[in-house]
Amino acid sequence: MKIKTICCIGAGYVGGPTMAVIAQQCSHIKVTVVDLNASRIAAWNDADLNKLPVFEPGLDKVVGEARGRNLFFSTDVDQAIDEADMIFISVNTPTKTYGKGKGMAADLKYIELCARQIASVSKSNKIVVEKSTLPVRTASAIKNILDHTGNGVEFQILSNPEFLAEGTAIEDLLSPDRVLIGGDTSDKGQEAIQALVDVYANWVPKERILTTNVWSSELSKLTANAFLAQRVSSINSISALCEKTGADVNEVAKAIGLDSRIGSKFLKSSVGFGGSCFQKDILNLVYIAKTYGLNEVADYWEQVIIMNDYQKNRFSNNIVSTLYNTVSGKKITFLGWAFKKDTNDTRESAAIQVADNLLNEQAHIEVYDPKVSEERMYADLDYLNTRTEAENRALLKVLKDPYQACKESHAIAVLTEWDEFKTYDWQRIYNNMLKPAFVFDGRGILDTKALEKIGFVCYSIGKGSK
Ligand SMILES: NC(=O)C1=CN([C@@H]2O[C@H](COP(=O)(O)OP(=O)(O)OC[C@H]3O[C@@H](n4cnc5c(N)ncnc54)[C@H](O)[C@@H]3O)[C@@H](O)[C@H]2O)C=CC1
Ligand SMILES: O=C(O)[C@H]1O[C@H](OP(=O)(O)OP(=O)(O)OC[C@H]2O[C@@H](n3ccc(=O)[nH]c3=O)[C@H](O)[C@@H]2O)[C@H](O)[C@@H](O)[C@@H]1O
Repeated sequence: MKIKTICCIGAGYVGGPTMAVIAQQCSHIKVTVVDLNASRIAAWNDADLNKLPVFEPGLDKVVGEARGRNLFFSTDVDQAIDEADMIFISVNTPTKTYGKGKGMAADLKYIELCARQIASVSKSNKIVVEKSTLPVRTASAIKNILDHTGNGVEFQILSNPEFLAEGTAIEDLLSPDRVLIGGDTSDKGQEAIQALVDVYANWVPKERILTTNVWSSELSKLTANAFLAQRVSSINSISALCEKTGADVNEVAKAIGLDSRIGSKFLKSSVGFGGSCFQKDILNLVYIAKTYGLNEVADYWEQVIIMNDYQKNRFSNNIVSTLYNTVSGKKITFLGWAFKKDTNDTRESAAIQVADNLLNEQAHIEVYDPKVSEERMYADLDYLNTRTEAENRALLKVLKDPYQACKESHAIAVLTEWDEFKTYDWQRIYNNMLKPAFVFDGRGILDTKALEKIGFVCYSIGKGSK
């Protein structure tokens, strides 16, 4: 079967960039990305490519090339489903905030809504692709809903999890380490797998396209994120030990990373991992293990989250204790709010927890982030419900100029590893700060030796005192 028309439900951080790349690479396929959120779709259609709802290096170029040719963004979900041979479901699957599994399980209500809509609209056979990250065995629930329409339409369900990382989404999509496609072992299942393999084979070398059974594919996605997050928590646990012993976590990471069995990636110690997925996916894994009675497995993975919370709290506690055990009324500057550089995404960013902790200590915070909007930062804080919206706005200010944000500050905390922070005129910043001028580098990106020469008192994650 040759795919001519694709629909993707969900125009978010995954649906938008993923479909833009498929459309760019497969000019013979019509790709329509649909979403209930009309303002998001309007932004995807904005003539000004700087106003796309997702900031990703290179995304503007890809969208600019394909949009209007064979890439379309629309709110007409029914029409796009009706027209499509293949439908990707790329909606959000957040942690449940209510009922059974609250705070752990994935909330699959958006997935189920999509399945029901596909079931009610479809008049011809379709391949339905799970692009969202889902608990293992979700495909059987989707199949159940789709197969009970009684209108004779046949559906094949595939799992095709996405491994892109934000900030490098376009690079990752154009040159993925692997593409994973899971499907049914029946002949029709294998045909469906082949149809999706053929889409990717337009630009991905065949040996990087891996096909498995559907459960392996679903579980591989949760496992990949769990392993990646585990590496960050592992090195962060060692960073605490480094600070006590005089070892340097960067040196330790380099020394162990040169062992080819360990590898050098994902060993950068930080103020804690953030992002929309690591925490939610591990919690989901923990929940699944518990539901199968595998309590030791659940406890093992939960420790990755416990260590991450510890790392965020350790960072803010260290600021308070270093500033003579009180930050009440003191101005602390945050450089960065995004969960990593080169993205405007702030979901689960460590900055939010660190800010909340310091605001509890009555600090005054001024934030500068090159890509995150003021509304986003307040929304992140308000969501925690720790204090009133008015208090959040009184205690935390958002500035557009980093030098202004650092002016008359007691301390600077680096929360995101934006490259531009390394290029600032740190002498100028020092001159305008209160003394002693403290810098807490939560990302280990600044040249602390040079800063100390200027006169700063520096703390860098995982670097012990000499
Ligand atoms: N953000 C990331 O870097 C990655 C995310 N994932 C997974 O991909 C999935 C999507 O993630 P994001 O794109 O970040 O989420 P997102 O929240 O940015 O986008 C999801 C979109 O789906 C739309 N939506 C929800 N229900 C809908 C419905 N019934 N009909 C039409 N539109 C609907 C929402 O309005 C929203 O715009 C999640 O399962 C996530 O775990 C996987 C890999 C990377
Ligand atoms: O499922 C997802 O959503 C995605 O989650 C991560 O991608 P992402 O969260 O976008 O970004 P990462 O580069 O993985 O960073 C996650 C967090 O870990 C932190 N991190 C990462 C690496 C490291 O060495 N140290 C470290 O602290 C980052 O600063 C960031 O806060 C995975 O890398 C992707 O493969 C996956 O598709």
